[in-house]
Amino acid sequence: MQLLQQTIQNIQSADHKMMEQARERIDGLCKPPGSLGRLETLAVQLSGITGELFPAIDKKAIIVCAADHGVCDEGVTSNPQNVTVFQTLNFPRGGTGVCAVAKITNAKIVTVDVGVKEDIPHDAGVIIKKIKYGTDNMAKGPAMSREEAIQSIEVGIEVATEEINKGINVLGTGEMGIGNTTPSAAILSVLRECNPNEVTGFGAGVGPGGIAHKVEVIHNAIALNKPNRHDAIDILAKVGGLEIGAMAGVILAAAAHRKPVVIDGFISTIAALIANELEPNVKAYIVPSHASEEPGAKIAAEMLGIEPMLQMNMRLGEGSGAALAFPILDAACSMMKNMATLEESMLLLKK
Ligand SMILES: Cc1cc2ncn([C@H]3O[C@H](COP(=O)(O)O)[C@@H](O)[C@H]3O)c2cc1C
Ligand SMILES: O=C(O)c1cccnc1
Repeated sequence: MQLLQQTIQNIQSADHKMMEQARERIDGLCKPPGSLGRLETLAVQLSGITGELFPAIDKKAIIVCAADHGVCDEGVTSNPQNVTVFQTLNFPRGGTGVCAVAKITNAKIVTVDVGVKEDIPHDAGVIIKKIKYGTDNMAKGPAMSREEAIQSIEVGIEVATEEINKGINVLGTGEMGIGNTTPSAAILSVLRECNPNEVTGFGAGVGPGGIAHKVEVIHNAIALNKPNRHDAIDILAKVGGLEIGAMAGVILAAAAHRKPVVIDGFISTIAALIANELEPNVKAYIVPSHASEEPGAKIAAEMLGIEPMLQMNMRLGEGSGAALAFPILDAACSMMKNMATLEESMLLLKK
C-alpha cells in the first residue's frame, strides 16, 4: 500500500509552461498552422509530460502482464486457459503478435507473471511476481482480496520503475490472460453504471452460450459481489484481474516518473480507467494507440477522454497496438527536432 500511495503522491499535472512553449515552436514551423494535425497535439503532450521541448522517446518497452482468470470456469471464452501459459513463455522467445510488431518498432518486451495458473520456470525470461495462481471465480465470490488487488498494482509499479531506472523513456501496456475481456467488461459496467450488455463483446472467442451468457455471468458477478463504484480497488478486487491491476500500476509509475505511457486496446484502456480513478492527473501521461474492435473499448476511451490514433480493426491485445503506435511518437519528436521554423527557412533563402 505504501508503494501505491507514494506513487500516487508523486504524480503531478503536466508541465503547462512547457506545453505553451512547444505550441509556440510548432506554430512557427514552416507549415500551414495545424497542418501536422495530431502529430502537433502529441508533441505538445510529450513536452508537457517530460518537461522538455525536445523530448527523448527512444528507449521503448512494452510491459506484458500475464495472469489467469477463475471466471473461465463459467464458459465465458472458447479458448483453453493454458493458452495463457503458452503465450507467457512465448513472449521472451519473440513468437507472439506483439513481439512481431515490437521488433520493427524497436521496442523491448518485458513479460511479467502476475498470476498465471501454472509455475513459470525461472530461466524462461519472464519476471516472476506471481500473486496467486489465477483469480478466483467472480461468479462465486470476489476475484481476489483487497490486499491482492493492491499487490497487483504494486507489481506493475515495481516492474515499470525498474525499467525506467534502466533508461527506458517510453512505456506501453500489454497483457495476456485468457478470459480477461470478462473482468474488463465487468469493471467497465460498474464504472459506467450500465448494463453489461452495452460493453461486452466477443473477446478472443465466446463459449457455447455466446455473448448473452458472458453478459449474464458478468451481471450475476456484480450482483453477488456488489463492488463499490467509488472505490477502484474494491472493483478491481471483486470483479477484476491481476494483470489489469498490474497494468494500472505501470500507468501510474510512468506518470510518477514523467514518462509517456502508450496504452493498447480494450483491456489496457480498462486498466487506464482504474489508474484514472486512483489519480485523475494520470490522464495527462496516457497516449492512446489504436481503436480496438471490442465494443467496450470505444466507450472506455470516451470515458477517459482519449481518441485512439489508429483504426486497424485489431483486437489482439498483448500490447500489439501500443507497439504499432510507437513510430507516431517518434515522428512527433522528429517534427520538433528536425523541422525548420519559417524564420530559419527564410534565412537559408537569403544566404
Ligand atoms: C492464441 C491467443 C493469443 C492471444 N493474445 C492475446 N489474446 C487476447 O485474448 C484474451 C482475451 O480474450 P477472452 O476474454 O475472450 O479470452 C487475452 O489473453 C488477450 O490478451 C489472445 C488470445 C488467444 C486465444
Ligand atoms: O482490445 C483488446 O485489448 C482485446 C480484444 C479482444 C481480445 N483481447 C484483447
